[in-house]
Amino acid sequence: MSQAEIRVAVLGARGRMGTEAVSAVDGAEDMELVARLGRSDSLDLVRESGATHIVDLSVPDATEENVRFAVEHGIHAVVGTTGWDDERLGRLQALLAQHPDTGVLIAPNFALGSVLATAFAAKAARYFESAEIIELHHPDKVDAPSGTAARTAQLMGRARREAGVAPSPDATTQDPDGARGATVEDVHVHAVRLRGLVAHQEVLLGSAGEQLTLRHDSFDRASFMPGVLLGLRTVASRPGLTHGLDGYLDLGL
Ligand SMILES: NC(=O)C1=CN([C@@H]2O[C@H](COP(=O)(O)OP(=O)(O)OC[C@H]3O[C@@H](n4cnc5c(N)ncnc54)[C@H](O)[C@@H]3O)[C@@H](O)[C@H]2O)C=CC1
Ligand SMILES: O=C(O)C1=N[C@H](C(=O)O)C[C@H](O)C1
Repeated sequence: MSQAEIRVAVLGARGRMGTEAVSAVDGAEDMELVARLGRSDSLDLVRESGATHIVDLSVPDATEENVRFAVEHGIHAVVGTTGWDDERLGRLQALLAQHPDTGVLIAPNFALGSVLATAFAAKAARYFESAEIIELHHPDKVDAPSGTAARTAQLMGRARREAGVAPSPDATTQDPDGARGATVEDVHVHAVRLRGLVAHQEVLLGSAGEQLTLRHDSFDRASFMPGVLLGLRTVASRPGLTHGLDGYLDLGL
């Protein structure tokens, strides 16, 4: 049997997303699952397995080291793990400059509906006086706000600033318990953690007398798998850093 061109090591393979990704890669005819790594496995297993690609679905504390290892060994990386702030992205870009044939996709969300909702929100943000985000997740999530909400707020805030739109009006002067939530690029972000939820987000845009709500729901982690597979099939042909699955889609926005 000839070897598949896409030989995949899954990092975080025993987690909620990792388990799902292992099944998705295993079921893809053009891919071979060559390694499954957990918290206590050595990254050397990735190299020894002959992996051409990693999928990182681990934890924010581990993801940068995992991706650095892959890039240093010329292995393409598809990354769903959160925690990629500007500082980390900057270090990754500097590393990729030394490995110009290697591709990395940092995808805050692999679900197509979520990618579209974020793109629509970024497009719409400049046209409304007020803009806020509510993200809602399962209570086992370790980070808040979610990576998707942080990225959505960043893109919305940037678009509003570039268009010369003032921050959302807010007369609050008394908020000892932080009820107004986090502020990312001048956009307030509220995080709900509730048993029964998977991953959900609402972007609220308001002006006098009207509201636009953009809501996306992932009811099942199966929603993320087409994006993971698209990332794996595309990343080698896109050397350097791509931030967001929209970089691989022709959204025409
Ligand atoms: N981009 C996307 O579409 C999505 C991203 N996520 C993100 O993916 C990450 C994982 O989420 P879940 O699967 O829900 O978490 P989880 O806690 O179920 O799984 C994480 C797994 O990583 C393992 N791990 C810890 N350190 C590791 C290391 N150094 N190397 C390899 N594995 C290690 C843990 O033991 C655990 O099994 C989170 O950052 C989450 O926000 C989750 C869902 C969708
Ligand atoms: O931890 C999760 O579950 C999710 N994490 C990602 C995030 O933080 O945005 C993607 C999705 O929201 C699910």
